[in-house]
Amino acid sequence: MQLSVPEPGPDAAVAFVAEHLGDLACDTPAASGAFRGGQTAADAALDALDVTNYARRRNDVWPPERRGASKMSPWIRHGLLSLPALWEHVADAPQRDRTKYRDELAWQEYARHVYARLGPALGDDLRARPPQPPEQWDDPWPRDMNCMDVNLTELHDDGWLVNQCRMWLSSQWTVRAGARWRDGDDAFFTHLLDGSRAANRLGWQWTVGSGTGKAYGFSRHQVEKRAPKLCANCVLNAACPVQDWPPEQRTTRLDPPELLRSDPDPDATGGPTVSPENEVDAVWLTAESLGDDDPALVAHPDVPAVFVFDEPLLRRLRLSGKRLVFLTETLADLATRRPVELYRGSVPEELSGQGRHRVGVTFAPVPGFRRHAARVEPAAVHPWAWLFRPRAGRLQSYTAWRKGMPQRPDGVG
Ligand SMILES: Cc1cc2nc3c(=O)[nH]c(=O)nc-3n(C[C@H](O)[C@H](O)[C@H](O)COP(=O)(O)OP(=O)(O)OC[C@H]3O[C@@H](n4cnc5c(N)ncnc54)[C@H](O)[C@@H]3O)c2cc1C
Repeated sequence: MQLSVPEPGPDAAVAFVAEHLGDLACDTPAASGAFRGGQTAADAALDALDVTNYARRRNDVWPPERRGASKMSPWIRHGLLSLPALWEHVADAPQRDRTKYRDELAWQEYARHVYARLGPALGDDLRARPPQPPEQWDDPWPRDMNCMDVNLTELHDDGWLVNQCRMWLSSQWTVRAGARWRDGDDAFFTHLLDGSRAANRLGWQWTVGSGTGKAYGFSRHQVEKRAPKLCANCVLNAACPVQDWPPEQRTTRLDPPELLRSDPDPDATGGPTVSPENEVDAVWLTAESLGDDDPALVAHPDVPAVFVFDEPLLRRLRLSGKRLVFLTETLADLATRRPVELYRGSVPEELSGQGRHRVGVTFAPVPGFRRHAARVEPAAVHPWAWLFRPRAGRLQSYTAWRKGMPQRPDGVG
């Protein structure tokens, strides 16, 4: 079903989502209180990005003015800002901040490599079972704990959290409260504007210990250090349930999947390396790559860009309306610069239903792309903008992976 493209801006996007996609969302559609979708907003954020003091302040949580986090992640997630572009952007930053920031960009790349190679198996415990606390909590994220309440409010209103708070919430959920990490990962994924299976699952696996064998413990100590006001204003200040370290932090080791050790087909994992010259009737946009620099958009400037809101997928995921509004704002912004067509339905059916038999697309290193592409059979698949081209080597840890990559990224000119 074709949908008319809304005017740019959050109000029109909210109205669009309420009218056309509201039944697929888990809440009443609203715009994020903190982020605007679209290349225009992404470019403005990049222009203003100065990472001076990032290394010292990245983990600060409260008050928000003290935070050193760059808040680029929603645009990175949807390919509006590429990792190579950010790597270059911080070239003149103070050495310590530049190194730390580039290290975090490399973490994002590492997550993409792991997901590209493992696919849905990233949802299984990779190297250990998480700790089992002596008692399960009825509610893993009790709202009467101010450190939970404030962060859950930010997650639900803005669709974003400081990395430190993601670690608190995920550790609290599984290591302390004994809840299944996959359910917590879904609770994040529902709301995070940057929510990706790659970074979200890797983040959870890392925190709860299933990814490394060592769990991250959460206690009042971190809150006092990074956000002291939260404890001062908490009704449980004198009876804090996380006053001490979690009673059990031991994990149970597992044999890691063979694919973590090596990749029998790194070329398939990484996708094509050169752009084909084939003619196409349309560019099929995926949620992984919605930027003006999307290689397929650049290669085919004269054909419409087509985006399908994947109804079966969205019905299953039941995302927050904020995520759909962010996507809609992004597409409406793109439509101010070139023709865009929007559809709701099954991706292969909507694309073929328009008589678009020759589509161009940018490779995306996620299982959903492979699944759809097998049916769509694009006429031209363009290369993904890797920071480091995937290789066959070890992925067991970030450090092992980084050692197998060149010092200077492949994707930076
Ligand atoms: C439990 C958990 C879940 C997470 N879920 C996601 C997710 O769904 N999507 C996502 O992009 N990141 C996720 N992260 C990683 C990280 O928390 C976010 O990327 C970061 O908080 C985004 O804010 P920022 O742009 O201000 O980051 P900054 O600190 O300014 O870093 C700049 C960029 O580096 C990358 N980056 C930073 N830290 C990490 C990291 N630990 N892992 C991977 N990439 C990183 C991101 O692309 C980020 O935008 C998760 C971390 C944890 C512990």
